[in-house]
Amino acid sequence: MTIDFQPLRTERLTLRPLRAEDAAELHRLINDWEVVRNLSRLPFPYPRELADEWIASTHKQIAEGTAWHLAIVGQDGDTEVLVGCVGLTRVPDTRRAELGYWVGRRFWGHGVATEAAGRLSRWALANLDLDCIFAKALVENERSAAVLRRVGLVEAGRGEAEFRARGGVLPVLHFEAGREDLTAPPPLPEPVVSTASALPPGAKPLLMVTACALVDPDGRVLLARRPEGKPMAGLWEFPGGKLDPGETPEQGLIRELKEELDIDVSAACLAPFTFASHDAGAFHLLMPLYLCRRWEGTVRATEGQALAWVRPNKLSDYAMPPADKPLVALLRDFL
Ligand SMILES: Nc1nc2c([nH]c(=O)n2[C@H]2C[C@H](O)[C@@H](COP(=O)(O)OP(=O)(O)OP(=O)(O)O)O2)c(=O)[nH]1
Repeated sequence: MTIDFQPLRTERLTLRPLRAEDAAELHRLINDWEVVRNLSRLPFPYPRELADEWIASTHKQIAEGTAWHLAIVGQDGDTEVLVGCVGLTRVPDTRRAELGYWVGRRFWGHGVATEAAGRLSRWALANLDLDCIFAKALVENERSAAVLRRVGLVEAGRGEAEFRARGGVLPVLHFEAGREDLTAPPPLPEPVVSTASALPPGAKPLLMVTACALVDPDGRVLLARRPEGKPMAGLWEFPGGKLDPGETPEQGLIRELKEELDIDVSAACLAPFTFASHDAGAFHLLMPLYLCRRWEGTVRATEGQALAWVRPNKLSDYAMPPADKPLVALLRDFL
């Protein structure tokens, strides 16, 4: 089976689908009481054939979109070294997925689990339709709880879970994180109408963003997905962006539409529609939304962002920033 999954890279590691030829090394690393004793579903001793079966099952899960279990590999000169595994399993029919990981004992103490689990979680929130990552750690396993906290998950209560290798039920801590816990904090807005130095105490800077609902001849609206690394990664938004100093909203939008979608729009084709005025925490967002039905060129994602042409009555199926919610309702009624 060929798996359509681009490896995820971190500073030191690569997360890639497991391969049949990883089985022997994977078995050597995981058939270790110190590793298995902390993992809920695995038996001990861990039979060699289970490694083959499990690797094959992870390929099927990635293809079906039900779970993403990946090898964590490092580099020793030119040689790739299997270090452990990290995975996310989606809870069927929800926007939640459970995070799990293990690292071979000789690689402990180097921050591998934090680096791998953080990367997979942030990738997942940006690229899969998920809103929440959760995990559990044995109460006695402080090392794992520390990993989850460093990744950005927060404690969400206690419970119990079955640990197969231990032959029974043990107390666990539950952890979870939403998008705002795991994606980059909002950058301090640069182009502001009122500058920070001129602000009275307690006032927030105003961030001017310009955005557009492109409407195609079928009446569908274009949404773009915020990529990994940006605040609110994974949410769908109207194309657009922050104004550069000195730009009018129309000029900024024409520039953004060229940069992000490679289309040419004239100011005459930008019809003012409505605006968002939203308290975004560190700043206040003011975002005029234009409607545009005519442009030149073919829409393409120049920055690798996912795009979707969406029927107005389906817009609410897409998770969007809070500022956009009132705009979606108005757009649905208008189109
Ligand atoms: N483009 C756009 N931005 C939105 C929408 N809703 C919403 O809250 N925003 C917010 C998210 C960000 O705080 C801000 C846009 O800033 P950004 O950093 O994504 O814009 P940009 O394209 O200029 O990004 P960059 O060049 O600085 O990377 O506006 C929307 O529908 N479209």
